[in-house]
Amino acid sequence: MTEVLNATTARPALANRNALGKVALVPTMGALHDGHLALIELAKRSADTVVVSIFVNPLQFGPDEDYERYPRPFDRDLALLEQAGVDYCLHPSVEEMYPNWPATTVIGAGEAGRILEGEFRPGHFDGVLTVVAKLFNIVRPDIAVFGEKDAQQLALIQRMVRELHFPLEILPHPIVREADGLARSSRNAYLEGDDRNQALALSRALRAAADAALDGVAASRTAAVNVYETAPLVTMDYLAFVDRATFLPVADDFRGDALALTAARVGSTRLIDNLAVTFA
Ligand SMILES: Nc1ncnc2c1ncn2[C@@H]1O[C@H](COP(=O)(O)OP(=O)(O)OP(=O)(O)O)[C@@H](O)[C@H]1O
Ligand SMILES: CC(C)(CO)[C@@H](O)C(=O)[O-]
Ligand code: BAL
Repeated sequence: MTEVLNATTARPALANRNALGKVALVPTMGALHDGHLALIELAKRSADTVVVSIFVNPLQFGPDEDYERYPRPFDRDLALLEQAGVDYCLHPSVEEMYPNWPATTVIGAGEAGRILEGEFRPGHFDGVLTVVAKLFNIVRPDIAVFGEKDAQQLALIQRMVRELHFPLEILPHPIVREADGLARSSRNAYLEGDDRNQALALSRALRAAADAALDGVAASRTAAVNVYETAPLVTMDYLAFVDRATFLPVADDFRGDALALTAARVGSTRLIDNLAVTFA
């Protein structure tokens, strides 16, 4: 039985740490898919008690983004959590999380928070870090699981945990993909008709970049951009290579392990993806 909690009932329900043992939190925005379920399985293997939060966080959406349209199939999500054997679902309301709209926020400072997603979604990571810090304080988990699909988010959360001394461990989970390579995402539900097929441009562009990496950064970029040019319904927002340690873009003569990241719009749907790339 999955017990549904809000931000107020979570405190007493999660108070008895001896009874709960090791607690893992899996933060989500709901509309659960196999990617989320894989994170939940990792949480179950790593802890005694699993809490999954479902909260579509208004603070991380820009004014022209899909906050209103974002799918909220709560009954279906709860049934999936029950099936997965999740102990608690934290499902707070916006009023409870932001009674006065926040006066206190966590700022995703530093260049790594302003580039890529931070450039295309100004303020996005301030919203993410603020809500994640709140969720950590409400649940007080020993472990929190995040997906590598949102690689920049993961890197900034790891940094926040380190720099603000949150007493917990972040467990990353690799990207879960459809059979044809498309990274699973709640927003894939928006893709209709030809959009679904053309959305493969993201994973194929990253694959092409990785395959061309022996010839260096510029060759990889060209290979990826060439793939995008075969998909007329897709508009690339960025294709970048970052150093895995600093999350900052690599120079053209970079040698070693990097992460290729991309974001693109397929019609009105915005998707992201990433892949490890080694420049020899
Ligand atoms: N395909 C995936 N593989 C691994 N982790 C994933 C995948 N999709 C989502 N996650 C992770 O699940 C957590 C919750 O993400 P979220 O609820 O935003 O789902 P999403 O599918 O990424 O949705 P969206 O379409 O809004 O980006 C995040 O840590 C995210 O990285
Ligand atoms: C971490 C998160 C749940 C914060 O709202 C969200 O950004 C997400 O689903 O990746
Ligand atoms: N998966 C990251 C949440 C967002 O796109 O706002």
